[in-house]
Amino acid sequence: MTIPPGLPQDSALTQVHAGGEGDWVRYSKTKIYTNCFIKQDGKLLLGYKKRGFGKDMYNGFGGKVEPGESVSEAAHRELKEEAGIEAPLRKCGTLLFVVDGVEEAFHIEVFVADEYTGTITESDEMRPEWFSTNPNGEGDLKPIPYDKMWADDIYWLYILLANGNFAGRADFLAEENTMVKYWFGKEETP
Ligand SMILES: CNc1ncnc2c1ncn2[C@@H]1O[C@H](COP(=O)(O)OP(=O)(O)OP(=O)(O)O)[C@@H](O)[C@H]1O
Repeated sequence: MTIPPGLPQDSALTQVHAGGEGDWVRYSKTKIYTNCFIKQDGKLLLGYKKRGFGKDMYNGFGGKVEPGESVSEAAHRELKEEAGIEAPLRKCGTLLFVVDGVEEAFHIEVFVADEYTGTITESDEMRPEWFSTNPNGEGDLKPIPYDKMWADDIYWLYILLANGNFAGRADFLAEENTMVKYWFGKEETP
């Protein structure tokens, strides 16, 4: 399978996972979102989404890029709004999701930081929680709860944890956490 439509075609991406059947779904509009992860000493900070899209699942902190705002500004703003913290965010990935029945495709810029300042604070939207990056958990920390996350996350989060860059696309069924077709690639570092 080649790099799917909607992802940068000229990059140094090497396929790491691909699957599903049929053609990529056509879409006419995209909306840009951010998604931010804080990782530190074998731990990953996730948020339990209390309302809205992705409710009752764990995810990074993020949301829509507002008019007049850069993607990086939006990433910092959402991290502050949803987790109460500031961090030196680095862009590490681009994701495209087409969800059956949702008019605008999700274009998500993924950011990561290894440190943060401020006090991690629960918001109306997210309840922050640390997880262990060890698949068996560590001490009081549970392992990353992939069964309570978007189905795509397991295909790229390990690349983020290893300080790599990635891009991917997945077409989802309406109102279900099921990927019909997907492709994920890792950027080769020279
Ligand atoms: C389908 N597979 C997916 N896999 C991983 N992450 C996904 C995702 N699909 C959406 N996301 C993330 O979900 C958040 C939605 O943001 P969402 O709460 O709707 O935006 P925003 O905070 O602006 O909304 P309010 O207007 O405040 O309700 C945002 O971080 C976005 O990156």
